[in-house]
Amino acid sequence: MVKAVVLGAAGGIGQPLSLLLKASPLVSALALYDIVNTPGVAADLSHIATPSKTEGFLPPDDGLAKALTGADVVVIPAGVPRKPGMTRDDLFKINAGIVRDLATGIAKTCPKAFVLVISNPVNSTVPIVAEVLKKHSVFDPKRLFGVTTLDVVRASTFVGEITKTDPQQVVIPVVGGHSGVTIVPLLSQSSAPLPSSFAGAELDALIHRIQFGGDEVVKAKDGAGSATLSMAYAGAEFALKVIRAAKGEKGIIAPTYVYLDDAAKSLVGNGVDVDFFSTNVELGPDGVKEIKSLGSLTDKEKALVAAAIPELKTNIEKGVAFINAPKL
Ligand SMILES: NC(=O)C1=CN([C@@H]2O[C@H](COP(=O)(O)OP(=O)(O)OC[C@H]3O[C@@H](n4cnc5c(N)ncnc54)[C@H](O)[C@@H]3O)[C@@H](O)[C@H]2O)C=CC1
Ligand SMILES: O=C([O-])CC(=O)C(=O)O
Repeated sequence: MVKAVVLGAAGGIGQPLSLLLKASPLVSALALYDIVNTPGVAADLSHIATPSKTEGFLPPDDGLAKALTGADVVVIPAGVPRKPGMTRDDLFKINAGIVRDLATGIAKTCPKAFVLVISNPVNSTVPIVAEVLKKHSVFDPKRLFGVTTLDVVRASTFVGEITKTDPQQVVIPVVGGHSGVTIVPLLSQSSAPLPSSFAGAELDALIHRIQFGGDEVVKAKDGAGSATLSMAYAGAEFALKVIRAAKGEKGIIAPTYVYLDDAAKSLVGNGVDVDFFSTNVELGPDGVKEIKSLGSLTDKEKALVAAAIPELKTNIEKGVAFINAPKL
């Protein structure tokens, strides 16, 4: 029995993500929460002939608590998306409060659920969730994940094109965070190696495309939002990995933005001294089973990791301060 909950389920990501979760036989109950439209989305999905029972909830009558009751996995794509010219950090003003309130609901109703945060800016929203859970004395760092899978999916797609390899077979760790220079693809570890001639400006352009893939979609959508369908694909892929590992499947490893204690920091190495960082993580029945080291990096990759740290620190501090700053 696995109950999955989507918070922000009526949105551009929420709807196709809910569809993919409804399509999976691994999910036995699916609760959809949003401030609008979830009864319709749930009624629509409920006609799909898969085992999960689908229900929609709105804020009145304790809808959030009802949706979250008994949750095993909570995926959060609630909040506003970017428009051209905005950074992910520009979304903080609105999304920080949305994520704080949803995290409070999780802390009160389903503190043992796995929490998967999609809402941007992920570098800050994950620390926000952690601080809320800490305030309720229910923070378990093994159960909180920032979803950076779309960066991994993009890296696989772009490298698959270059190496003429099936992109589904291309495995590339993308580490760091989820915005611009904090996104660090470890291309030297690609399962489909780039040709040795692929260097200099060509390599720089590929790294830039992975780091700023989100901007490509924001620009193409021209004011109508950011990536939704590819994010739903990536979010479902990661959520189903968490569920498969929870059910006992072994050897599932994926990059995800997680809390690092001091031991994990020294394991990750390479000067990573931030409290949250995306790195390869082995998933297990209780969530994070083992945080993996970054492995051996090229000089270029070391420089990219170093360049990611200052922005990550600022983003993390901003999230932590949002919850802990004294109210005036
Ligand atoms: N982690 C990642 O890789 C990615 C993250 N994102 C982020 O995901 C978020 C959602 O993006 P879209 O689905 O395109 O936006 P959207 O605007 O289409 O959908 C957001 C949904 O959240 C709902 N919502 C707003 N306040 C809420 C609240 N208090 N409780 C519950 N639901 C609430 C809205 O009603 C709406 O249905 C954005 O912050 C976006 O930047 C987008 C793409 C990739
Ligand atoms: O670019 C955005 O704002 C949405 C996002 O996080 C992505 O597509 O990676």
